[in-house]
Amino acid sequence: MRILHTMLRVGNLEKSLDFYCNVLNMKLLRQKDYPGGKFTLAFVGYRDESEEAAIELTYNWDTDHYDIGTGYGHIALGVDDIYATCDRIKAQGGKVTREPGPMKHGSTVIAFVEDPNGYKIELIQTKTA
Ligand SMILES: C[C@@H](O)C(=O)SC[C@H](NC(=O)CC[C@H](N)C(=O)O)C(=O)NCC(=O)O
Ligand code: NI
Repeated sequence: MRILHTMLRVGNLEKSLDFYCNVLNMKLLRQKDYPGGKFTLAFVGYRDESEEAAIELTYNWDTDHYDIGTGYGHIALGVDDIYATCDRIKAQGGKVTREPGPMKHGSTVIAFVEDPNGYKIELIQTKTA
């Protein structure tokens, strides 16, 4: 078995694709409209789905906002240089909600950014300096 994707419902697909593709530098792997169900699915990620899990952005045509609630935590991305990445995200107008640094109660260097829907994306420093 392997993880194929994580699905997030988004209120604005254009803004969400702009964030995941132009700010987080993911590729739009595939997109399809389902007129019968009045929704669109857009899969984004860094590698082909045969190699790596993707994020499935689900846009319901009649819904422009979701309450995320208290259960959702984050999706984590590994980055080579978390400080430079956060600076670039801020320069592009992205929202860094937790500046990079060692996590509380631990040593892993993390940061949090927020997507246009309010979902938290964790950045984790994966290269040791
Ligand atoms: C290791 C990395 O993938 C993490 O996600 S740890 C981040 C850390 N998580 C928690 O503290 C979980 C418990 C918390 N009570 C919760 O329910 O979220 C975290 O969020 N640290 C915050 C920080 O600023 O370091
Ligand atoms: Ni995490």
